[in-house]
Amino acid sequence: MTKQFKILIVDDEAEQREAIKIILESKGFMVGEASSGGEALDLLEGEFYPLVLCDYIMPGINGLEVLKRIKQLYGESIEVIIFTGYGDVESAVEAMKLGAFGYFIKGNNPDELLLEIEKAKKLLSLGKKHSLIAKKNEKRYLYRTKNQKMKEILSILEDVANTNANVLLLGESGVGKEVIAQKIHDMSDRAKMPFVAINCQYFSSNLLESELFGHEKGAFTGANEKRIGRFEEANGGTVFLDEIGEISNEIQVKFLRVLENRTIERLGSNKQIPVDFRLICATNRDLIKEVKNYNFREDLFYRINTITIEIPPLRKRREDIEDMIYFFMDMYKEELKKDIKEVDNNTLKFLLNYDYPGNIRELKNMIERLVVLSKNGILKMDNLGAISFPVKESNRSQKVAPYEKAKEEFEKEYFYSALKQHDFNVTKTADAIGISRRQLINKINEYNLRQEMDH
Ligand SMILES: Nc1ncnc2c1ncn2[C@@H]1O[C@H](COP(=O)(O)OP(=O)(O)OP(=O)(O)O)[C@@H](O)[C@H]1O
Repeated sequence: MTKQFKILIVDDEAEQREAIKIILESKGFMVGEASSGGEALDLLEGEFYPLVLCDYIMPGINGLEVLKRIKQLYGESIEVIIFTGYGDVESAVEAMKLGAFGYFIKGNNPDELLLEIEKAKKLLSLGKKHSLIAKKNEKRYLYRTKNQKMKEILSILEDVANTNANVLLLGESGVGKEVIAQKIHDMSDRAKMPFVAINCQYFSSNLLESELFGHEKGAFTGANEKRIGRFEEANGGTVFLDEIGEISNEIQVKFLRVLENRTIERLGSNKQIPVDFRLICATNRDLIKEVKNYNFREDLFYRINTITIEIPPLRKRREDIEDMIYFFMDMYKEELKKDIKEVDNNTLKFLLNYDYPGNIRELKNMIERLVVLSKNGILKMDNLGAISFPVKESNRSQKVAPYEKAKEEFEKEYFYSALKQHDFNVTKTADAIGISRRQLINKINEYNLRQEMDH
């Protein structure tokens, strides 16, 4: 099965984009569009296009800037061809000095453009160019671990990456399931193709269906244009379905069919389109229980869990917390251009002993906050807001409460004050403290905070 080559067209003129898109699609390319340089760079953050065709003159970020940013961020793993008018040839040559693969003069024979594209495609597929995206990810994530279970997981990943086995990732919210899915992709021979992540809980059932399968123009009210679904978009690469336990029964049936036949049908069409992707799913639900309760199809469950990997919560791999603290400290220090020298002793003690209900996400957010608010280059706990409760000397002589009780009291007060700080807006609070909305709602229910919120 041939993998479709993806090309991103960046042009502020919709007609121009459309004209090129028609030509490229007729040649079997999969085409994405961006109407500005900014939009293109945003798109590339989440989706991989090996080739970008970019207009030179655009309002806002011009083609040259887009080229520079792409080269800085993705180096040789993305090639750029610049479109230009006759008058701008000199600047186009300038662009080539900056690393553009080539340029195309608007109005010339489109065959010239197709020839350039074929050349770029060949170069990209030579295999000499390893994925710089994977390299970029290496810098953003810390995989080094002192924890035995995590070591085993990393070694399983190496064995699994280059197979096509479906992988099911289990673990609490924020433990890094998506990061692990991305790592599997980066280590696989699909690394140069797209990694498409979808969080199933963010979509209503109807929306999820059209998001995954795509739709034809007029398939339903509001479907004004044809849209390629995420399964098609991931062709040749990896699909990561987060919160798989949330999908409706109807989609489970359709999804099972995709896995069995390796084809999809866009909504509003009965044409079978072949798709080739590696599937990684994740959930923090107990899927076996969901199967027993008939909420999740047993046949689908056995399809998606060829390899199951359970990622431990951060509190069960405490030996990694210290390295993570310094890893995120360095990351934010660089990102925020702050001169950070050390972590204050009490703060370090607190960070090493805290339970992290929001796991790595929470630790990462805490360190970001500490770096942002740090003074004199020191990370200090006062800046942890709701969580700042230095050990009080006077408490030491008091009888210590049982752990569960103390934790309960702490959590109740913690979640209440965090909610209060954000005007009881659940989404904002969850974001700020680094846990999922669902987790926060569970805590609100667990501690009956709703009554207090209503007062
Ligand atoms: N090994 C790691 N190194 C650095 N950062 C990490 C690592 N693992 C996770 N993170 C960070 O923690 C946050 C949560 O990770 P991720 O989204 O992968 O978790 P998740 O288990 O998929 O969460 P959810 O179930 O809520 O979707 C992200 O910001 C991610 O960048």
